[in-house]
Amino acid sequence: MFIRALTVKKSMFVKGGSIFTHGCPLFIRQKSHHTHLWNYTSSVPERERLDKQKQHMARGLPKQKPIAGVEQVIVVASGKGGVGKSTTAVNLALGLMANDPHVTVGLLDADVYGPSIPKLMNLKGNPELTDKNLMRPLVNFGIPCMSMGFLVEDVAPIVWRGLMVMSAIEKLLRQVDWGLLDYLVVDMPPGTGDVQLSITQNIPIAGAVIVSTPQDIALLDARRGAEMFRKVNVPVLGLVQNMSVFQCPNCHHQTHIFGADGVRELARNLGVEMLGDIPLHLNIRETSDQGQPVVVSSPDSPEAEAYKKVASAVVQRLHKSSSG
Ligand SMILES: Nc1ncnc2c1ncn2[C@@H]1O[C@H](COP(=O)(O)OP(=O)(O)OP(=O)(O)O)[C@@H](O)[C@H]1O
Repeated sequence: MFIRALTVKKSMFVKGGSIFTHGCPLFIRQKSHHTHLWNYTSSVPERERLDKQKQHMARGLPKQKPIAGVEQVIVVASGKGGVGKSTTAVNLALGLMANDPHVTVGLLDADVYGPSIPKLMNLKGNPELTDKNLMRPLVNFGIPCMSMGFLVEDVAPIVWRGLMVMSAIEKLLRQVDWGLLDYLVVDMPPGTGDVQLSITQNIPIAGAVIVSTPQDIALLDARRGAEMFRKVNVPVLGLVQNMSVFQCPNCHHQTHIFGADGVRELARNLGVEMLGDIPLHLNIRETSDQGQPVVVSSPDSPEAEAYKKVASAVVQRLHKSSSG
């Protein structure tokens, strides 16, 4: 039995290391995917994908399998916890849609130990199962979301052995019916451990966005994150500098609490792009806590504009990297 301490919802029970919900095994039984989804044609040139696959396998890494129905996967990562990665992932996903209402965007919370997407996206409940035994994402603000937080109690400590975590990640990647998505934004767990590696090795990733504050200790970890992605052949789309400047709402004096330009400098050192600069702002914290992300609750505010800029920089970089 892999589970040490995990409280599951009433409708679930744990048996032989698998989690069952509504009487259906979520985490063990591997069902075949929708054939029509696998046949979905990607606009990323096939040859480029195959080249990447070849390079990947030449390095002795496992064969990557696309997520059914998903055209491009964007991972949002940080070396260090608490730097605003989840807030950025949510507002990036919403920013992609705000910039182009025709695109379809999904959000996957891969932070299995500390899932925060349910709170940030104001979502609660168990995903229903389709007739193919796939989990149906919960939807808010037009974005389908999937998170371990929908499968365990809010306050349950998630204390899993490595294998159980891998199994959970595998099922979050493979047993969700996303429909057809242009972009799947993945909120990664902080750091550069097994979970991050396993995700990068199992699915083709169009690019990684790395979030950091301009503080030395966060920058060091952000550099490690960028280097990990490079090692496993994932293009680093660029860095987002978060909480760089605080403007006093009364006197408008600006303070660089965590430093001014550390992330910009790191981007220069690494030879990657700076995708944007998000201020430290009360509106971002408050709207996040209320489950009303700033891009939807104050779409015209400078804070929301900053996230939308990041979203358009990401799309530009994706175009650049797919056109060579
Ligand atoms: N630019 C910002 N201005 C104000 N508050 C922010 C900003 N970015 C993030 N926060 C707040 O900082 C806290 C941490 O943010 P968040 O949960 O996104 O970080 P994280 O890197 O995903 O953390 P973890 O690694 O623990 O999941 C949250 O309370 C969030 O509302």
